[in-house]
Amino acid sequence: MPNIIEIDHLSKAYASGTKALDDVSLDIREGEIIALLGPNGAGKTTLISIICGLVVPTGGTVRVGGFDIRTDYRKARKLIGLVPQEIAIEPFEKVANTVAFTRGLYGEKPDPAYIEQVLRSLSLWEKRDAKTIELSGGMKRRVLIAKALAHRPKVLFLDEPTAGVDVALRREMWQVVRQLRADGVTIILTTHYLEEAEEMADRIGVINRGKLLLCRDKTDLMGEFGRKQLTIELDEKLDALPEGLDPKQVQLSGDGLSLVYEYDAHAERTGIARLLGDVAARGITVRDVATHQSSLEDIFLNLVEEKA
Ligand SMILES: Nc1ncnc2c1ncn2[C@@H]1O[C@H](COP(=O)(O)OP(=O)(O)OP(=O)(O)O)[C@@H](O)[C@H]1O
Repeated sequence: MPNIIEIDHLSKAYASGTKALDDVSLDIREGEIIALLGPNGAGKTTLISIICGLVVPTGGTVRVGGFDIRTDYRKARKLIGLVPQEIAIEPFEKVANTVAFTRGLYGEKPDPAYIEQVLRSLSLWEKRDAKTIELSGGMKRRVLIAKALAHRPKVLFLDEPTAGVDVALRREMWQVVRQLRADGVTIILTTHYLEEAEEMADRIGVINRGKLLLCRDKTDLMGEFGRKQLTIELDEKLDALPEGLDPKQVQLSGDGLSLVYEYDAHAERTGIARLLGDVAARGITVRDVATHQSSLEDIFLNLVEEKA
């Protein structure tokens, strides 16, 4: 897939002296969903704001659809839709009107058929004549997406789309985002919910202190950094790790009732068969075994701590 966004050596130092972005380079491919993860103040919103032309960078360049966001601002901006974190919509305006109005702001001719398509795809068509104040929180968020899509952008930025919403609504938003991707929109979302990145993204970028620590295919990332753990539950309590088992590899749990072994799930030999053989050879009876794969949360915390 060709690149829709090219970020090259981007930096931003605010007047206060805060270095919010430090030499960030990233190419975003057409049609992918990228999740940007990072702790508070990492620089995610600054990055999005620069791409959308709301903040001026102090160094580097960004091209959207080949257009430089500074020298070709209008053309670049037309390709972008931004769904802000805060719900800010005209309370007494009708749903269809507020979406059509936003389209006009981009200098686009009215296109009722397209607005209908957007509203239908977001399940808002039935509510087209309702005032936005009468809508539920989930519907209001969908109106924000409809507004961001009104001028038919190729890229959609979602800044923490599910911050503070309940589980059911979060799932509904995920469904909407998947549908948008299926319709060919490239999506960049920021989130604090690792579960959301794990669920949604094709690629995951981790930002910390203005630096892009990595941006990797989600499956590769989980595979490479994700360690697996094998827990062997014992029938009888042990006082110490049995002789002959390597304490660097195997640990006895605090209650003495299980052995915990960490291994690389992708290694040619995981060492599990040998370990189980060693345990049996010592006359230890096994009650149960369980494996656990480290989640994105473990991976993320390890990364951020390591680089800090
Ligand atoms: N307008 C501004 N003026 C000065 N400093 C700013 C400004 N906006 C952001 N910063 C600082 O830049 C750094 C990055 O902030 P940014 O909002 O980009 O982070 P973030 O990753 O989006 O954080 P969060 O997850 O909390 O939204 C922070 O130290 C922040 O205080």
